Amino acid sequence: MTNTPIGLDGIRALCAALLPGDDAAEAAIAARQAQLTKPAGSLGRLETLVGWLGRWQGREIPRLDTVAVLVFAGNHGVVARGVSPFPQAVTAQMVENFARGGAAINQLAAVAGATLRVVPLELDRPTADLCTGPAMTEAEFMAAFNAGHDAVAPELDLLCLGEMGIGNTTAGAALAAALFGADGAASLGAFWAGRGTGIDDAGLRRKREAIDAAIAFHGAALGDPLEAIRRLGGREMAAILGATLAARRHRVPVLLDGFVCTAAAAPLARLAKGGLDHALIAHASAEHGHKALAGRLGMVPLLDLGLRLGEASGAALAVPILRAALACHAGMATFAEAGVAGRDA
Ligand SMILES: Cc1cc2ncn([C@H]3O[C@H](COP(=O)(O)O)[C@@H](O)[C@H]3O)c2cc1C
Ligand SMILES: O=C(O)c1cccnc1
Repeated sequence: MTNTPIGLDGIRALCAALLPGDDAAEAAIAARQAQLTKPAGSLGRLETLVGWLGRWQGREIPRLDTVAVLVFAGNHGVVARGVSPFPQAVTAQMVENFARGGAAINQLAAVAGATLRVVPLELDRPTADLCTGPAMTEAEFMAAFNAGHDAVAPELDLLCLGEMGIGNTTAGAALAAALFGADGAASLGAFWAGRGTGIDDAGLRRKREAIDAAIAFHGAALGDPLEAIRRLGGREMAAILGATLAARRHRVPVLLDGFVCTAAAAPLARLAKGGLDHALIAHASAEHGHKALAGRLGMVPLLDLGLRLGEASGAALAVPILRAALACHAGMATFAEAGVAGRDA
């Protein structure tokens, strides 16, 4: 097992030593793509997706034999401020539903040909209210981060990440606000807050106010991306960050899910140049801030189907697209093999 980081400085040290991807594998994949019986570039993003998989797996012939979905669950003290229409108890109830196979992600993981593991993180101990103090102590943050880090099996071919936690679209929006600000907007809360599970107008106002209050309370401490997620995030978000870093160390490409999942992984992009290069945003969530967040990360989500669920649903949905890309790459004939005349022949 790769060493688990000790403390925030341990995470920083790992981020300073991230390995680059495999240029040679990606180049070999691009060279084969150029020989396949299709006009150059005509399979669009399917072509570059294979190169991305190969680059991060370190394989000229990428594989999708072992695909895992990891869903982390945590509870949020900020729920007491009326920022979600659902009660906090729904987090644990949904964890039971996942175990019985009754949630959307159970169906989508099966369609993706992926294993599903749900990791509840101290659901009976919600984080502290982020408006009036750090959501997590350093010890709490590290425990959750390392639970995520250690949940990633090194031999995976692909990892899909997701979350469950009532109130976490508020935490995600606060984290996005801390990491990326909002050029020119009067209020960070107004810029980043969305309706999550469907909060009404009064709830949306409370959510915006909570985000603005949190940013004002924590102030300059939020300049450090790890402090930002410790102070504003939740255990499931810390675990997603830990899993994303572990995946990079194990050469496992990652599919991020929607707004909350992307916000949770975002500190890695701030901690290391190219820190999220091994990750794709699988889909553009309908949650208000997600496209803005993707834009600030310089990432283009793969799908846009209007989902706003979480649970890794969008990440799992993208797996069949990757399988299709790989099937074309591996199975198509070259111009020479098929006796098809090339361009300008
Ligand atoms: C039944 C149910 C299933 C869910 N699955 C994911 N979420 C999603 O909604 C929650 C965040 O939205 P908010 O910030 O508005 O509470 C998270 O649990 C997220 O995973 C769900 C929410 C509910 C109610
Ligand atoms: O995009 C998300 O992550 C999301 C959207 C709504 C509710 N929960 C999560």
